[in-house]
Amino acid sequence: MVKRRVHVAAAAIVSRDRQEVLIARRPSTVDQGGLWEFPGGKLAPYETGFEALRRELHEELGVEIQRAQPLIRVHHEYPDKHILLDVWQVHEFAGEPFGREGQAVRWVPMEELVNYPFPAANLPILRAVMLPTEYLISAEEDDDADFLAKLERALREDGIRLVQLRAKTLAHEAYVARAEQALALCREHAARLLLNGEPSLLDEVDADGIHLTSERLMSLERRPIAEGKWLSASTHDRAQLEQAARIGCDFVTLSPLRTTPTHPDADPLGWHDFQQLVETAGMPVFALGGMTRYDADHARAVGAQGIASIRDFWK
Ligand SMILES: Nc1nc2c([nH]c(=O)n2[C@@H]2O[C@H](COP(=O)(O)OP(=O)(O)OP(=O)(O)O)[C@@H](O)[C@H]2O)c(=O)[nH]1
Ligand SMILES: [Mg+2]
Repeated sequence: MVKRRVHVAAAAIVSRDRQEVLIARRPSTVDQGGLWEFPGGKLAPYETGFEALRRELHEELGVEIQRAQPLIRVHHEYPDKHILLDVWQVHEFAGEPFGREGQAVRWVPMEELVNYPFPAANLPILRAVMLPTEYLISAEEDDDADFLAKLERALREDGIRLVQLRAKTLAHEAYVARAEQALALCREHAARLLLNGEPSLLDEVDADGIHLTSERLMSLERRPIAEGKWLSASTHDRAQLEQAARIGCDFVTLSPLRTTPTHPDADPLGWHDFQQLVETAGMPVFALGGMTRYDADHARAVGAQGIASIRDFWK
Protein backbone atom coordinates (compact mmCIF):
# COMPACT_ATOMS: atom_id res chain seq x y z
CA MET A 1 0.00 0.00 0.00
CA VAL A 2 1.35 3.42 -0.89
CA LYS A 3 0.92 5.66 2.08
CA ARG A 4 -0.83 8.97 1.79
CA ARG A 5 1.60 11.89 1.91
CA VAL A 6 0.34 14.81 3.95
CA HIS A 7 2.07 18.18 4.04
CA VAL A 8 1.11 20.27 7.06
CA ALA A 9 2.08 23.85 7.91
CA ALA A 10 2.17 24.57 11.64
CA ALA A 11 3.09 27.56 13.78
CA ALA A 12 5.19 27.97 16.89
CA ILE A 13 3.92 31.35 18.04
CA VAL A 14 6.43 32.61 20.57
CA SER A 15 5.81 35.50 22.95
CA ARG A 16 7.90 38.62 22.57
CA ASP A 17 10.05 37.78 25.62
CA ARG A 18 10.56 34.23 24.22
CA GLN A 19 9.24 32.76 27.47
CA GLU A 20 5.96 31.31 26.23
CA VAL A 21 4.54 29.52 23.23
CA LEU A 22 0.95 29.17 22.04
CA ILE A 23 -0.51 25.68 21.74
CA ALA A 24 -4.00 24.40 20.97
CA ARG A 25 -5.89 21.23 21.80
CA ARG A 26 -7.22 19.13 18.94
CA PRO A 27 -10.97 18.54 19.25
CA SER A 28 -11.73 15.05 20.54
CA THR A 29 -13.60 14.16 17.34
CA VAL A 30 -10.65 14.50 14.89
CA ASP A 31 -7.50 12.48 14.12
CA GLN A 32 -5.23 12.55 17.25
CA GLY A 33 -8.08 14.23 19.13
CA GLY A 34 -7.42 15.48 22.65
CA LEU A 35 -3.69 15.89 22.04
CA TRP A 36 -2.09 19.33 22.05
CA GLU A 37 -0.59 20.72 18.83
CA PHE A 38 0.93 23.69 17.13
CA PRO A 39 -1.92 25.35 15.27
CA GLY A 40 -1.97 24.78 11.52
CA GLY A 41 -3.22 22.37 8.92
CA LYS A 42 -2.83 20.74 5.55
CA LEU A 43 -1.72 22.63 2.49
CA ALA A 44 -4.51 23.22 -0.02
CA PRO A 45 -3.72 22.50 -3.71
CA TYR A 46 -1.14 24.96 -5.10
CA GLU A 47 -0.53 26.59 -1.73
CA THR A 48 2.99 27.14 -0.39
CA GLY A 49 3.72 26.28 3.23
CA PHE A 50 3.68 29.92 4.22
CA GLU A 51 0.38 30.60 2.44
CA ALA A 52 -1.19 27.63 4.20
CA LEU A 53 0.18 28.87 7.51
CA ARG A 54 -1.42 32.30 7.04
CA ARG A 55 -4.77 30.82 6.03
CA GLU A 56 -4.86 28.22 8.81
CA LEU A 57 -3.93 30.69 11.54
CA HIS A 58 -6.64 33.01 10.36
CA GLU A 59 -9.18 30.17 10.32
CA GLU A 60 -8.15 28.54 13.59
CA LEU A 61 -7.01 31.48 15.75
CA GLY A 62 -8.25 34.64 14.08
CA VAL A 63 -4.76 36.17 13.76
CA GLU A 64 -2.84 37.63 10.81
CA ILE A 65 0.80 36.59 10.58
CA GLN A 66 3.18 39.44 9.87
CA ARG A 67 6.59 37.88 10.29
CA ALA A 68 7.57 34.22 10.40
CA GLN A 69 10.71 32.20 9.81
CA PRO A 70 11.17 28.48 9.10
CA LEU A 71 11.80 26.61 12.36
CA ILE A 72 12.03 22.91 11.48
CA ARG A 73 10.74 20.35 8.99
CA VAL A 74 9.83 16.95 10.40
CA HIS A 75 9.06 13.84 8.36
CA HIS A 76 7.13 11.24 10.31
CA GLU A 77 5.65 7.86 9.43
CA TYR A 78 2.25 7.29 10.97
CA PRO A 79 0.72 3.82 10.35
CA ASP A 80 -1.62 5.21 7.69
CA LYS A 81 0.33 8.19 6.29
CA HIS A 82 3.64 9.93 5.76
CA ILE A 83 3.45 13.37 7.22
CA LEU A 84 5.67 16.39 6.67
CA LEU A 85 5.31 18.98 9.39
CA ASP A 86 6.57 22.27 8.02
CA VAL A 87 6.91 24.34 11.18
CA TRP A 88 7.36 28.11 11.26
CA GLN A 89 8.29 30.33 14.14
CA VAL A 90 5.94 33.29 14.16
CA HIS A 91 7.60 36.44 15.46
CA GLU A 92 4.85 38.99 14.82
CA PHE A 93 1.14 38.81 14.29
CA ALA A 94 -1.94 41.03 14.55
CA GLY A 95 -5.00 40.17 16.58
CA GLU A 96 -5.67 38.31 19.80
CA PRO A 97 -5.54 34.53 19.28
CA PHE A 98 -8.59 32.52 20.36
CA GLY A 99 -10.04 29.11 19.51
CA ARG A 100 -12.24 30.00 16.54
CA GLU A 101 -13.19 26.36 16.13
CA GLY A 102 -14.03 25.93 19.81
CA GLN A 103 -10.64 24.37 20.64
CA ALA A 104 -8.71 25.18 23.81
CA VAL A 105 -5.82 27.58 23.20
CA ARG A 106 -3.14 28.28 25.78
CA TRP A 107 0.11 30.24 26.25
CA VAL A 108 2.53 27.84 27.95
CA PRO A 109 5.95 28.58 29.49
CA MET A 110 8.66 26.82 27.44
CA GLU A 111 9.81 24.52 30.23
CA GLU A 112 6.23 23.31 30.83
CA LEU A 113 5.70 22.18 27.22
CA VAL A 114 6.96 18.70 28.09
CA ASN A 115 3.98 18.22 30.42
CA TYR A 116 1.47 18.39 27.56
CA PRO A 117 0.64 15.32 25.43
CA PHE A 118 1.54 15.99 21.75
CA PRO A 119 1.38 13.74 18.68
CA ALA A 120 4.39 11.42 18.23
CA ALA A 121 5.76 13.55 15.39
CA ASN A 122 6.10 16.61 17.61
CA LEU A 123 9.14 15.79 19.75
CA PRO A 124 11.66 17.48 17.41
CA ILE A 125 9.43 20.55 17.27
CA LEU A 126 9.39 20.87 21.05
CA ARG A 127 13.16 20.74 21.07
CA ALA A 128 13.43 23.32 18.28
CA VAL A 129 11.08 25.75 20.04
CA MET A 130 13.09 25.58 23.24
CA LEU A 131 16.49 26.04 21.61
CA PRO A 132 18.01 29.37 20.55
CA THR A 133 19.44 30.01 17.05
CA GLU A 134 23.03 30.38 18.26
CA TYR A 135 25.21 27.75 19.90
CA LEU A 136 28.49 28.96 21.35
CA ILE A 137 31.38 26.51 21.50
CA SER A 138 34.10 27.76 23.80
CA ALA A 139 37.71 28.04 22.62
CA GLU A 140 40.76 26.59 24.33
CA GLU A 141 41.97 29.02 27.01
CA ASP A 142 44.86 28.34 29.37
CA ASP A 143 43.71 30.79 31.96
CA ASP A 144 40.40 30.48 33.87
CA ALA A 145 40.04 34.25 34.27
CA ASP A 146 40.43 34.84 30.50
CA PHE A 147 37.95 32.07 29.86
CA LEU A 148 35.35 33.53 32.21
CA ALA A 149 35.76 37.06 30.87
CA LYS A 150 35.14 35.90 27.30
CA LEU A 151 32.20 33.73 28.27
CA GLU A 152 30.69 36.58 30.27
CA ARG A 153 31.02 38.94 27.30
CA ALA A 154 29.29 36.50 24.95
CA LEU A 155 26.42 35.97 27.38
CA ARG A 156 25.98 39.66 28.11
CA GLU A 157 26.71 41.34 24.77
CA ASP A 158 25.75 38.69 22.23
CA GLY A 159 22.84 37.29 24.23
CA ILE A 160 24.14 33.72 23.95
CA ARG A 161 21.82 31.20 25.68
CA LEU A 162 23.41 27.87 24.74
CA VAL A 163 27.04 27.06 25.50
CA GLN A 164 29.26 24.04 24.98
CA LEU A 165 32.35 23.84 27.16
CA ARG A 166 35.01 22.40 24.86
CA ALA A 167 38.42 22.19 26.51
CA LYS A 168 40.44 19.29 25.15
CA THR A 169 43.73 20.50 26.63
CA LEU A 170 42.52 20.60 30.24
CA ALA A 171 43.09 17.68 32.58
CA HIS A 172 39.99 16.20 34.21
CA GLU A 173 40.22 18.12 37.51
CA ALA A 174 40.81 21.42 35.76
CA TYR A 175 37.92 20.75 33.39
CA VAL A 176 35.52 20.07 36.26
CA ALA A 177 36.64 23.22 38.07
CA ARG A 178 36.13 25.32 34.95
CA ALA A 179 32.76 23.71 34.31
CA GLU A 180 31.56 24.70 37.80
CA GLN A 181 32.52 28.31 37.16
CA ALA A 182 31.00 28.34 33.69
CA LEU A 183 27.79 26.83 35.02
CA ALA A 184 27.40 29.55 37.67
CA LEU A 185 27.90 32.24 35.03
CA CYS A 186 25.48 30.60 32.60
CA ARG A 187 22.83 30.37 35.33
CA GLU A 188 23.13 34.11 35.96
CA HIS A 189 22.28 34.71 32.30
CA ALA A 190 19.58 32.03 32.01
CA ALA A 191 21.82 30.18 29.55
CA ARG A 192 22.27 26.42 29.26
CA LEU A 193 25.66 24.72 29.54
CA LEU A 194 26.59 21.44 27.84
CA LEU A 195 29.82 19.64 28.71
CA ASN A 196 31.91 18.24 25.88
CA GLY A 197 33.14 14.95 27.33
CA GLU A 198 32.14 11.68 28.96
CA PRO A 199 28.45 11.43 29.91
CA SER A 200 29.54 10.59 33.48
CA LEU A 201 30.73 14.20 33.84
CA LEU A 202 27.15 15.03 34.76
CA ASP A 203 27.62 13.09 38.02
CA GLU A 204 30.26 15.63 38.99
CA VAL A 205 28.82 18.84 37.55
CA ASP A 206 25.08 19.42 37.39
CA ALA A 207 25.24 21.04 33.94
CA ASP A 208 22.33 21.04 31.48
CA GLY A 209 23.66 18.27 29.28
CA ILE A 210 26.44 16.57 27.35
CA HIS A 211 27.88 17.15 23.90
CA LEU A 212 29.28 14.00 22.29
CA THR A 213 32.16 13.97 19.83
CA SER A 214 31.25 12.04 16.66
CA GLU A 215 33.56 9.25 17.79
CA ARG A 216 31.81 8.91 21.15
CA LEU A 217 28.46 9.16 19.40
CA MET A 218 29.27 6.21 17.14
CA SER A 219 30.43 4.06 20.06
CA LEU A 220 27.15 4.29 21.98
CA GLU A 221 24.26 1.86 21.86
CA ARG A 222 21.75 3.95 23.71
CA ARG A 223 21.16 7.39 25.14
CA PRO A 224 23.74 7.74 27.93
CA ILE A 225 22.02 10.42 30.03
CA ALA A 226 18.59 11.12 31.53
CA GLU A 227 15.73 12.53 29.43
CA GLY A 228 15.65 15.70 31.50
CA LYS A 229 19.15 16.66 30.32
CA TRP A 230 20.12 17.86 26.83
CA LEU A 231 22.15 15.55 24.58
CA SER A 232 23.89 16.98 21.54
CA ALA A 233 26.52 15.51 19.24
CA SER A 234 28.96 16.44 16.48
CA THR A 235 28.02 14.96 13.11
CA HIS A 236 29.56 15.14 9.65
CA ASP A 237 27.52 12.79 7.48
CA ARG A 238 24.29 10.85 7.13
CA ALA A 239 25.49 7.80 9.10
CA GLN A 240 26.28 9.97 12.10
CA LEU A 241 22.96 11.81 11.86
CA GLU A 242 21.15 8.48 11.80
CA GLN A 243 23.08 7.28 14.83
CA ALA A 244 22.22 10.52 16.64
CA ALA A 245 18.54 9.89 15.95
CA ARG A 246 18.83 6.24 17.01
CA ILE A 247 20.27 7.01 20.44
CA GLY A 248 17.91 9.93 21.01
CA CYS A 249 20.10 13.01 20.71
CA ASP A 250 18.08 16.19 21.24
CA PHE A 251 20.03 18.14 18.63
CA VAL A 252 23.31 18.05 16.69
CA THR A 253 25.91 20.17 14.97
CA LEU A 254 26.62 19.29 11.33
CA SER A 255 30.00 20.34 9.97
CA PRO A 256 32.03 21.62 8.25
CA LEU A 257 29.79 23.92 6.29
CA ARG A 258 32.84 25.84 5.09
CA THR A 259 36.57 25.21 5.43
CA THR A 260 38.02 26.78 8.57
CA PRO A 261 41.50 27.51 9.87
CA THR A 262 41.00 24.89 12.63
CA HIS A 263 40.07 22.11 10.13
CA PRO A 264 41.78 23.15 6.85
CA ASP A 265 41.78 19.65 5.31
CA ALA A 266 38.16 18.71 5.96
CA ASP A 267 35.91 18.64 2.88
CA PRO A 268 33.26 21.33 3.32
CA LEU A 269 29.60 20.34 2.91
CA GLY A 270 28.34 23.56 1.39
CA TRP A 271 24.72 24.67 1.75
CA HIS A 272 23.31 22.27 -0.85
CA ASP A 273 24.50 19.04 0.80
CA PHE A 274 23.82 20.53 4.21
CA GLN A 275 20.19 21.18 3.30
CA GLN A 276 19.72 17.64 2.00
CA LEU A 277 21.11 16.12 5.19
CA VAL A 278 19.07 18.39 7.46
CA GLU A 279 15.80 17.61 5.68
CA THR A 280 15.62 14.09 7.12
CA ALA A 281 17.61 14.62 10.33
CA GLY A 282 14.48 14.64 12.48
CA MET A 283 16.00 16.94 15.09
CA PRO A 284 17.34 20.49 15.29
CA VAL A 285 20.66 20.87 13.45
CA PHE A 286 23.16 23.70 13.95
CA ALA A 287 25.38 24.61 10.98
CA LEU A 288 29.04 24.61 12.05
CA GLY A 289 32.27 25.51 10.29
CA GLY A 290 33.08 29.08 9.31
CA MET A 291 29.68 30.34 10.46
CA THR A 292 28.95 33.80 11.82
CA ARG A 293 25.66 35.13 13.17
CA TYR A 294 25.09 36.76 9.79
CA ASP A 295 24.68 33.24 8.40
CA ALA A 296 21.90 32.41 10.87
CA ASP A 297 18.99 33.56 8.70
CA HIS A 298 20.30 31.64 5.71
CA ALA A 299 20.89 28.58 7.86
CA ARG A 300 17.28 28.79 9.03
CA ALA A 301 16.06 29.15 5.46
CA VAL A 302 17.64 25.81 4.52
CA GLY A 303 16.20 24.02 7.54
CA ALA A 304 18.78 24.50 10.27
CA GLN A 305 18.07 25.52 13.84
CA GLY A 306 20.77 28.15 13.45
CA ILE A 307 24.54 28.36 13.66
CA ALA A 308 27.22 27.10 16.02
CA SER A 309 30.52 28.90 16.25
CA ILE A 310 33.63 29.38 18.30
CA ARG A 311 35.25 32.34 16.63
CA ASP A 312 32.23 34.54 16.08
CA PHE A 313 31.38 34.67 19.77
CA TRP A 314 34.73 34.26 21.48
CA LYS A 315 36.32 37.69 21.78
N1 LIG B 1 -1.67 21.25 12.99
C1 LIG B 1 -0.89 20.27 13.48
N2 LIG B 1 -1.01 19.01 12.99
C2 LIG B 1 -0.22 18.06 13.51
C3 LIG B 1 0.74 18.36 14.54
N3 LIG B 1 1.40 17.21 14.84
C4 LIG B 1 0.88 16.22 14.05
O1 LIG B 1 1.24 15.05 14.05
N4 LIG B 1 -0.11 16.74 13.24
C5 LIG B 1 -0.89 15.97 12.27
O2 LIG B 1 -0.94 16.64 11.03
C6 LIG B 1 -2.23 16.55 10.47
C7 LIG B 1 -2.75 17.97 10.36
O3 LIG B 1 -4.08 17.97 10.32
P1 LIG B 1 -5.09 19.10 10.71
O4 LIG B 1 -6.23 18.39 11.30
O5 LIG B 1 -4.49 20.20 11.51
O6 LIG B 1 -5.42 19.65 9.27
P2 LIG B 1 -6.43 20.79 8.92
O7 LIG B 1 -6.34 21.87 9.95
O8 LIG B 1 -6.18 21.08 7.49
O9 LIG B 1 -7.83 20.09 9.18
P3 LIG B 1 -8.98 19.62 8.23
O10 LIG B 1 -8.42 18.43 7.48
O11 LIG B 1 -10.02 19.22 9.23
O12 LIG B 1 -9.34 20.78 7.38
C8 LIG B 1 -3.05 15.66 11.38
O13 LIG B 1 -2.96 14.32 10.95
C9 LIG B 1 -2.33 15.84 12.71
O14 LIG B 1 -2.51 14.75 13.57
C10 LIG B 1 0.82 19.68 15.03
O15 LIG B 1 1.63 20.02 15.92
N5 LIG B 1 0.00 20.60 14.47
MG1 LIG C 1 -5.57 22.16 11.94
